[in-house]
Amino acid sequence: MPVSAKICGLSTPETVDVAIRGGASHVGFVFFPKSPRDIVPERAGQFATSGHVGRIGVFVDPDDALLAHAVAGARLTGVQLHGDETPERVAAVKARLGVEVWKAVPVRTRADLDAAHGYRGAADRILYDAKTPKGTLPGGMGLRFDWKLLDGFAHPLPWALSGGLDVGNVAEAAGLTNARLVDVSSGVESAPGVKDVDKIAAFLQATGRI
Ligand SMILES: O=C(O)c1ccccc1N[C@@H]1O[C@H](COP(=O)(O)O)[C@@H](O)[C@H]1O
Repeated sequence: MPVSAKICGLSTPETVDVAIRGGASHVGFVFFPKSPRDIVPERAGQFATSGHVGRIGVFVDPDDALLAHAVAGARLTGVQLHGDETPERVAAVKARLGVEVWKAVPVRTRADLDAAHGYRGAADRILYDAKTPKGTLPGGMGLRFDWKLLDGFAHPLPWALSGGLDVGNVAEAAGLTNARLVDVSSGVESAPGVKDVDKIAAFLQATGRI
């Protein structure tokens, strides 16, 4: 089965287009003012995507007003909660919005994976990402975790792999973890927040070959 890819942190029509043409299954938009990829919902809403491509909004401990505004304005099909959202909060977001909900689980040690179990029945998908240093962004830092930690882990939900992926390591990462969906942001940039169309195309070609 081929590996699908989400290209995250997009903020221009050109980069959205190259992601779609390259076969991305999902595109991602970040709604977090501290991020260099932060975008206003109405701008993201102007970017055209094919019907089969998921439009995922990335949030960090958002309130209900931001979620509702972004889902409508950016025409999101799903939200990725990348903060300290509890299972109860994730379930409430899902019930309120009625869109797909992904929960990011930060990973440094094997014990960190256990948090995923708490989201069974609340989230639709777990996104394993590298735990970032305190005081930095909770994601989008280009940091990876030890992929071997996922070896033998009984995943409670559909899941995706993220954190420090790029064209040079995505095949190894997918091979080691058996991920069927990968998520990249920094690895397809020329500078923080600046997406590179050639890197996006190369990343998608690489995932297509796995
Ligand atoms: O991209 C961001 O700026 C961001 C901000 C806050 C939370 C999550 C963010 N991005 C997500 O982080 C992972 C990993 O990114 P990277 O490939 O290591 O740069 C990815 O899922 C992004 O969606």
